Amino acid sequence: MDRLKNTSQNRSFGGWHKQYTHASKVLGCDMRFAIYLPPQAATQSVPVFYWLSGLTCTDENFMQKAGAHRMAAELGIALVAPDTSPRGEGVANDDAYDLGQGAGFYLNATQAPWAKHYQMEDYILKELPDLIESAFPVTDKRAISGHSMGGHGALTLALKNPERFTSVSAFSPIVNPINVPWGEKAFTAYLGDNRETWKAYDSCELIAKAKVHLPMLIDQGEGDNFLAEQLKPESLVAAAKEAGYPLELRMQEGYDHSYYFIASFIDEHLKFHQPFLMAD
Ligand SMILES: N[C@@H](CCC(=O)N[C@@H](CSC=O)C(=O)NCC(=O)O)C(=O)O
Repeated sequence: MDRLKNTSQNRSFGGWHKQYTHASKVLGCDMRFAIYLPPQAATQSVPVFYWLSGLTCTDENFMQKAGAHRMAAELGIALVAPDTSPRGEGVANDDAYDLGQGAGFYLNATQAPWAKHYQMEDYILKELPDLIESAFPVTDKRAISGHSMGGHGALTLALKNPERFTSVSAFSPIVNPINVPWGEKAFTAYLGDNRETWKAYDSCELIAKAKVHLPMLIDQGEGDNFLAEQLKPESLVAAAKEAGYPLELRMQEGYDHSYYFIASFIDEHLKFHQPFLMAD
């Protein structure tokens, strides 16, 4: 517990929203995350829904804008929202919004100057859950979800590590980063010029090889201004169909890329995950 420092707490729907900082060994910097503990956590261990946010976000975007606390309290699910990259003065950065701090892409960078701190895959997969499960009244049942860059993170982590998660969902995910501008820019910087190495972080590539099928739900707004150039969910649907991987993609008329979209459907995502999180 002494590794964790509580920096804020607010009562919410009978439970608690809290922010913490801790020294991350994996990332080599101080990190902040937020946790929502539902009322049930006062008397029993509850399962955890991990939320990975998109470009430019911190732990606060989801906790403040998604409106997820009410349903998490009703269902007895803890919410954990990490930051989207390593942070700090000594951490490499870029002036652009889609590279560097706030844009970690949930991968382990191999290239200088990024590799020293940008090890978000290991952080999200192991260091953070270990910390959460040792410090809070939670079980080791984990669902994962996210938005845009975070949807990419949720899908790739779950596809590569199905034993770690009960289920996966995403809002407007970047499903084929190796073939879209956001991904090409970030992967060139973090992983280098060899495009073969990029495939380890591409949902379309990973779903084709997946041996274990997790319950998977994706919501995508039809009015999303990033849909045609950056997101291309039809590529994942085609790869899933080819591989026989069951995937539900729901195209939602008129919705854009914002947290208004996420807030509109987050309850359905929590209800989607709940039976898998609660199963023995
Ligand atoms: N140019 C914009 C882009 C930032 C943006 O739209 N970020 C999204 C995620 S996009 C994919 O990962 C987001 O969630 N923003 C935070 C929010 O609270 O809406 C810009 O720099 O604003």
